Amino acid sequence: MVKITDDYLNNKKEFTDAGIKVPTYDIKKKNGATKWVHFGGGNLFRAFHAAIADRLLESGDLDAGIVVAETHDKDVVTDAYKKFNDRILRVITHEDGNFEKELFASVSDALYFDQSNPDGWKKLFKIFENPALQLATFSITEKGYNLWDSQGNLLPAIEDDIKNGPEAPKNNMASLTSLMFARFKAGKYPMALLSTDNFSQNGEKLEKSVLTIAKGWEKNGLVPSEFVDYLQDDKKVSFPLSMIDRITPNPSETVSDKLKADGFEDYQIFHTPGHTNIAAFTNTEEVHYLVVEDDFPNGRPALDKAGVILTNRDTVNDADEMKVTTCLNPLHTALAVNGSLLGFNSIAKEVSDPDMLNLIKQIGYVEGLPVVTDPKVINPKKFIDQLVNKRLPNPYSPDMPQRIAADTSQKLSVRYGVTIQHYIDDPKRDPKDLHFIPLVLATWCRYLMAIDDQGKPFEPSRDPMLSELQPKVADIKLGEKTDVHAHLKDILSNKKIFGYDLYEIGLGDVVEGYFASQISGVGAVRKTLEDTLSKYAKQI
Ligand SMILES: NC(=O)c1ccc[n+]([C@@H]2O[C@H](COP(=O)([O-])OP(=O)(O)OC[C@H]3O[C@@H](n4cnc5c(N)ncnc54)[C@H](O)[C@@H]3O)[C@@H](O)[C@H]2O)c1
Ligand SMILES: O=P(O)(O)OC[C@@H](O)[C@@H](O)[C@H](O)[C@H](O)CO
Repeated sequence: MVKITDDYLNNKKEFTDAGIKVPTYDIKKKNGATKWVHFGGGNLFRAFHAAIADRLLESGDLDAGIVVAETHDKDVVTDAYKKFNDRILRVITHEDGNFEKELFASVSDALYFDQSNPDGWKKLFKIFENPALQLATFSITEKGYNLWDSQGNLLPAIEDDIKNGPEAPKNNMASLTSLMFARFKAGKYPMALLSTDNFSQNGEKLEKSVLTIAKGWEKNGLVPSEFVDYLQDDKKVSFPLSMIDRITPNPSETVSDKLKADGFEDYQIFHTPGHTNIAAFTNTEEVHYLVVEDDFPNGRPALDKAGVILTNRDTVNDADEMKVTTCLNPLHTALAVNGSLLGFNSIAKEVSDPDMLNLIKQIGYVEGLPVVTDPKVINPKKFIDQLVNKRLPNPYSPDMPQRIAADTSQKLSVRYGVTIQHYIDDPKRDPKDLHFIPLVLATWCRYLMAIDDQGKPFEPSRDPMLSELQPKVADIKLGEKTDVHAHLKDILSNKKIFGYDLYEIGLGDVVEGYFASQISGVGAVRKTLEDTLSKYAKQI
């Protein structure tokens, strides 16, 4: 059996016998100053960013590895990095059943960045004080950027951080701002802060969070106004937009079993107390896109040589809108909530169900595609074709509706709100022309009941708003007479969730109607879907 920590340079055969491709570089000899820090060393980073760095280390375009900083889950550092000498085994699960295995040694260090870990804390400050640093990338989930509660007030922990200043931050955005303050003090060195999380204008959101903290500190006399100027000076600090796409499921038992059978010893999967699912390996798909605004004030690695599309801000924004708000993620969320209610635990199986496939095609081709701006760098129609014909049906992709359903309350305004806005803005359209998007919004409300379509309880995926929202629908019983409006009005009018008060744009009643039908008895979620498809579905 080969271990991930074995010497891949001198004992390459051990790895190739297990079907694993290995690097030709020794990361210890790539000892230039750190150019690239990544926050959030979860599965997407391990499958995608680490691969980009690997290619550039191989080609000689990068002379130092990435330093991974975890601000949220310290067990990720111990269980997925340190235990394995920071190496990663990436498995691409091709649709013909080939599992392509490759070892990456492109992470030079991983650390828990929190005041409770003084070593990691000091190390990262040193890196940020070094002029060589060019970029920090982020994949920390949507909620990792958030500073506000559902009423738009700053969270108490953020208020504390703003009161306490750059010396003792606790929240990750405040800690990042503190790192930037250290960089400012060291010499006002430039760099890019690049969000690669899944939401529209991700760079703007990162900028807003950092600036909110910095301005709070300035107001309290804890930092000079020049620090805020530095963060707002395009030539010093940039917050590029990005669109990232690679379906990267949590590490799966099927892949783990296959690795074990192939002679790879580190096949175990860890479920950390902080709820990250991680392993020495990561499983992902072959298709991938990363489109990045080319705005790096301190230069950048040759990302283009590793397949990254570098372009202008508008093009990235269009590509991101195309993927996140129209052609992929809305379809994903539709599969997530329906799949959880209808008893699916595999996306590939779910899309083999003709109703489910038809539902996502209606959302993608019929409701979304006509209002999407063509980003030109990727053709939107071909993108949906590839998604529904190749990516989602891949029987070897271990993706699950339950993974995608996590944090749905944080995603709805992005995944559906932008399309709804196009229907509001266009005088020839009306949000009431939409049928399948409101059906999904109703299905999410039905999902909050945590009772599946067979009337059995299920455990919803983690979501920061569950405790606030579930009590609103908790007393509804399938098949019993219910005042739907009384139950849903607070949810459907919450602008933080949908981006709108759905009643104000004429969709509140439509969603209520679908929901009333979905709670009319056992099997009513499926029946409502079938009825809606037979009434409104267009031929594709
Ligand atoms: N997995 C995919 O298919 C995929 C594809 C494109 C984009 N993304 C984006 O990447 C993000 C991460 O996906 P993943 O597959 O790596 O997930 P993951 O669960 O494997 O890892 C999540 C990472 O985010 C960190 N994190 C979680 N909550 C946080 C918080 N509140 N503050 C700071 N850090 C936090 C975790 O510690 C971990 O490092 C997604 O939320 C999405 O925005 C994922
Ligand atoms: O990662 P999230 O939680 O924002 O969303 C779940 C999935 O929709 C997402 O991870 C997709 O797999 C990804 O956007 C594909 O590129």
